[in-house]
Amino acid sequence: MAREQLSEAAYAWNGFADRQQLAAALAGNVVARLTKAIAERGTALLAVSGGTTPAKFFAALSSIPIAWDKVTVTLVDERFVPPSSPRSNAGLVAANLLQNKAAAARFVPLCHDAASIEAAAASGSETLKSLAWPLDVVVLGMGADGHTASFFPDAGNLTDLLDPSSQRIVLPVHAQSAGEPRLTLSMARIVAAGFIALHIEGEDKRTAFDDAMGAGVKKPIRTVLEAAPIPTEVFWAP
Ligand SMILES: O=C(O)[C@H](O)[C@@H](O)[C@H](O)[C@H](O)COP(=O)(O)O
Repeated sequence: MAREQLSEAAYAWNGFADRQQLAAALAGNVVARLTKAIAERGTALLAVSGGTTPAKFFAALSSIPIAWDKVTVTLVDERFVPPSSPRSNAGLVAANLLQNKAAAARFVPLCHDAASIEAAAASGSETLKSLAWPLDVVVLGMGADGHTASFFPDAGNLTDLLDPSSQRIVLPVHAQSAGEPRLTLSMARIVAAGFIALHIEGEDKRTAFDDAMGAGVKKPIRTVLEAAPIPTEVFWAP
């Protein structure tokens, strides 16, 4: 019921019986968009999220034969940790997505060796500036607190992170609830994507999504869905 409270234009709900079926369907949607982008402009730009949800999706996506050598993969956000850390999203992508057919893709991380998260954000922005923006595909996750990317509700610079007119590419995030300092694409870069998917699994995330779409304090995920000029495709399985 709560889902109707947000204008239907903001998102489309795609529910699946199980996580494997979701992974196959989401991978199919993503490769269709990447293939279209390659046909139209000779290249495709994909940004993916980290965390514990995407592994099955990454495995399904990595096995589909498209012109991966024309695809650039980057991250929606990253923890300020070395790539060798089990917390690293770059490590997660290397181990699960940049395998099989997708091993031919180019990967551009957000994080570089830097003395501070602010310096890392500046060098990340410098590196990503030359990519073929806008994103063709972005795949978001969501936390139970309604964060997406690293737009944590308790982030000190949340207003900057969610500024729809921001010209910034990569921003630093300090949020108690984040676990460690983060780097994130700005909301402005995310909502400009040609295809926006939100990948969530489990009853807890469905409840959290419904709550975020209902009345009450606006969570970052709702701000993103409302700021996007196109509907976000929500992919959910129990
Ligand atoms: O670096 C990260 O953690 C992600 O990019 C983040 O935005 C994630 O999508 C949500 O926190 C959900 O994480 P889970 O998939 O682990 O629930």
